[in-house]
Amino acid sequence: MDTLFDTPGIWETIPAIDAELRVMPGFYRQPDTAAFMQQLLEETPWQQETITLWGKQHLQPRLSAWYGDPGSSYAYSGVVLEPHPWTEILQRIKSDVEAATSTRYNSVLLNLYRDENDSVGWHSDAEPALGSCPVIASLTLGESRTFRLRHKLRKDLKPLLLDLADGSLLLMAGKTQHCWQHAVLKERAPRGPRINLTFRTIRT
Ligand SMILES: O=C(O)CCC(=O)C(=O)O
Ligand SMILES: [Fe+2]
Repeated sequence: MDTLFDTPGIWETIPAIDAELRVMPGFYRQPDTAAFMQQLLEETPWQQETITLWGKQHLQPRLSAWYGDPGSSYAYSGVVLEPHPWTEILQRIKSDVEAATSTRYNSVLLNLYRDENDSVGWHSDAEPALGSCPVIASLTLGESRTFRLRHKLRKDLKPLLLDLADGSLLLMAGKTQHCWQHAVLKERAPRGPRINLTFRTIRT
């Protein structure tokens, strides 16, 4: 029966207008996911960044860390993140994600949602340095949270809700960042920690 659980994950296409979305549940499984989670919790230099929105400073309601090739620095909302050099575990995850998505990445943003009060507000990853149709691969470890997507213009389209569970890999491509925003909002029910890794390609 063990072999059942060793089969590689299968891509599920999420049908959506103006977006290219695929999810692979079980891209990684226990006990790998728990080991990755623990190692990343311990070895990552987590920071709570300050962002400037409309001239006001805010502490982001989550911790983050930016890793990448030298030169892949990343600027958003008044923060410039210089990448930390790749670690062994992140290099390993990166090459697995590259193989599964047939895409190369030169950077990864790690987010740690410590509990149900941590969140990321509505945004799209549409910085010029990401290019016009970026491919972004997003790995979830730990507690599952609801990943929401809403179309920027088509108010007639329902928001999409994806339950990103431990070990799942989400791929966003095509016009997704152009036409949709996404968010992971605060929740009422208690939640344990979740780490999300978004692999990206910064044009340098
Ligand atoms: O935590 C997530 O699933 C999404 C994170 C995200 O949207 C981002 O880092 O840009
Ligand atoms: Fe994002």
